[in-house]
Amino acid sequence: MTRLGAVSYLNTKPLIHGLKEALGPGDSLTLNLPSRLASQLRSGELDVALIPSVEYFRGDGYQIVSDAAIACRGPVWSVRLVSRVPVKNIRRLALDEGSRTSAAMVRVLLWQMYGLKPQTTVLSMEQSPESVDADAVLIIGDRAMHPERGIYNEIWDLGDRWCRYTETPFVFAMWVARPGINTEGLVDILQRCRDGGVEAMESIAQTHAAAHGLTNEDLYRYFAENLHFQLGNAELEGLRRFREGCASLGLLDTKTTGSTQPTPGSTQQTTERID
Ligand SMILES: C=C(O[C@@H]1C=C(C(=O)O)C=C[C@H]1O)C(=O)O
Repeated sequence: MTRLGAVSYLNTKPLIHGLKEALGPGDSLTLNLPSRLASQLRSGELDVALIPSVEYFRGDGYQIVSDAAIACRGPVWSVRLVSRVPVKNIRRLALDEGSRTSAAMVRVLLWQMYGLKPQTTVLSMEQSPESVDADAVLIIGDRAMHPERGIYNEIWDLGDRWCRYTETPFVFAMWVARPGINTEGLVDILQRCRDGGVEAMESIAQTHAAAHGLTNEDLYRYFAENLHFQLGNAELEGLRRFREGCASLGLLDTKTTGSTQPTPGSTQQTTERID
């Protein structure tokens, strides 16, 4: 019996295509905000979850279960910094409650690009980015796709900024198991669902687009052009770079001991250690 958790945003639909049906009878799949998935995996409420990459660095004995992931190699569209002031003048920054990784990534970029360490506060799920008292707001997921017009001085697509600044892809989330979980069998299921989801992106887009105020073509392009669903060598390099940036800012409070070594009996592990 394995309890899985996946991100509740549109970005995850191709990764969980057919997943419920592919799991065993005692297994479960729940959807939640990335930050909540991270807490649930840590507390043992979940066994395997699609967690923010920074939480993998912070975890103890965590293992990456699959090469299926949420990443980008350029503009991502759904992760934005909306700023009322020129970005180099940001002093107070509100961070989307749903985020852990982009919350760390924006701090790394502001530090590395401008030497900024803004005071941070939380933007709750109930609050609108326009209502919060801060110079700038990090927003992620579906609500970041259409920021309000006419309010901001600068809007950054953070996927684009990261990729251009570091010349590496950015990995937002990956499937991670907590220690002691037997992931044999799951590796293959997660990869097959991702492969099937990538094949079916057009019909997945048709199913979900209108409910989110998008055209089928827009959502298809988001899946096909903005997002990247595979952890390859370039993505692993991006993760290394991100971990260094987080570590140098003290954003990894527990010593990083995450391992991507295969679990006993797993023959399909395609990722390597990230350190
Ligand atoms: C691309 C995205 O990546 C997400 C951002 C995350 C974060 O900032 O912690 C975690 C998981 C991903 O779902 C998005 O939310 O749009």
